[in-house]
Amino acid sequence: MKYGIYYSYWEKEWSADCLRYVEKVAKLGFDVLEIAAHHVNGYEPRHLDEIHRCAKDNGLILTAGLGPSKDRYLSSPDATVRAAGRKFFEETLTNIAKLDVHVIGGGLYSYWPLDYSEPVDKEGDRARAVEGITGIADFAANLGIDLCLEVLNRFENHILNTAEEGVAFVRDVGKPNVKVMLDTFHMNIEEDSFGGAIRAAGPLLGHFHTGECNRRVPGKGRIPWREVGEALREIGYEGAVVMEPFVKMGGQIGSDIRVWRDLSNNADEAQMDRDAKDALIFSRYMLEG
Ligand SMILES: O=C(CO)[C@H](O)[C@H](O)[C@H](O)CO
Ligand SMILES: [Mn+2]
Repeated sequence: MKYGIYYSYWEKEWSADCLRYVEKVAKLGFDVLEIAAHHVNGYEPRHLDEIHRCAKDNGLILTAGLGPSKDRYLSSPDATVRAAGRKFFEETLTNIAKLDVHVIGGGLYSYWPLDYSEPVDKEGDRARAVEGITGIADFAANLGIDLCLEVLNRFENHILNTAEEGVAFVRDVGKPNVKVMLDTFHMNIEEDSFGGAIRAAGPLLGHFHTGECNRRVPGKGRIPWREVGEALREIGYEGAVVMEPFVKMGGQIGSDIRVWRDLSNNADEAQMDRDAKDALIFSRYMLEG
């Protein structure tokens, strides 16, 4: 397994420039840096080259995370929004391919976070989501990219809340580069068993996020990491384990993630770095067995 971190740990905005995290994260000992794909289309070609080169020089693998926005996503009941979603995905996939990204994960099948002030049509949204993901899968495959559909908790989305629902969805799509993605934070809310959920995903598991129940770094909470590690090893998972901690308030990230208190013990950047490094050592120790 490869170990990574989402740079949103240090940031308040998804649009933050990921370049400054490439060297930092490599130096902390990570194999993988996850970058937000939300704004990659706004990067100049020169900047994409620079990020790509810097990742290569630092021996770092890049993965991408995405929560599509409500005005352009693949399963909207509105055909104009679906078309804008398709265009956005084509551009985004093309740009992340330039960074040698082979995995994109998140609620790709919907928009995020969901607006529950509107009526929920789970059946209709799911059917359109299967169609939308199926429609973009070959485009991603031609760029060598896996689409990893993140199973989210009920407060963030309604289509995929459990590993079982993720597996059924991925089977309905039936494309080899469309996979299930799990996240221990969401699993803690929705799954009866951590190990059971990972085993249910089995060979379809394409990407994995980690975080404690309150999204602090792994090792500072009560997720059963041994059980998680045993199950990941049992299914022969060889993908990335990317920690996705959120500990600071503010900005679009703080608002989307609903961070309303400081969970970092007022850590400065140096302390945040040490916490990330400790969490990496802890994760390797607990998950590798
Ligand atoms: O777990 C998540 C949201 O709660 C997601 O992984 C990301 O934060 C989202 O897709 C944005 O990249
Ligand atoms: Mn996640």
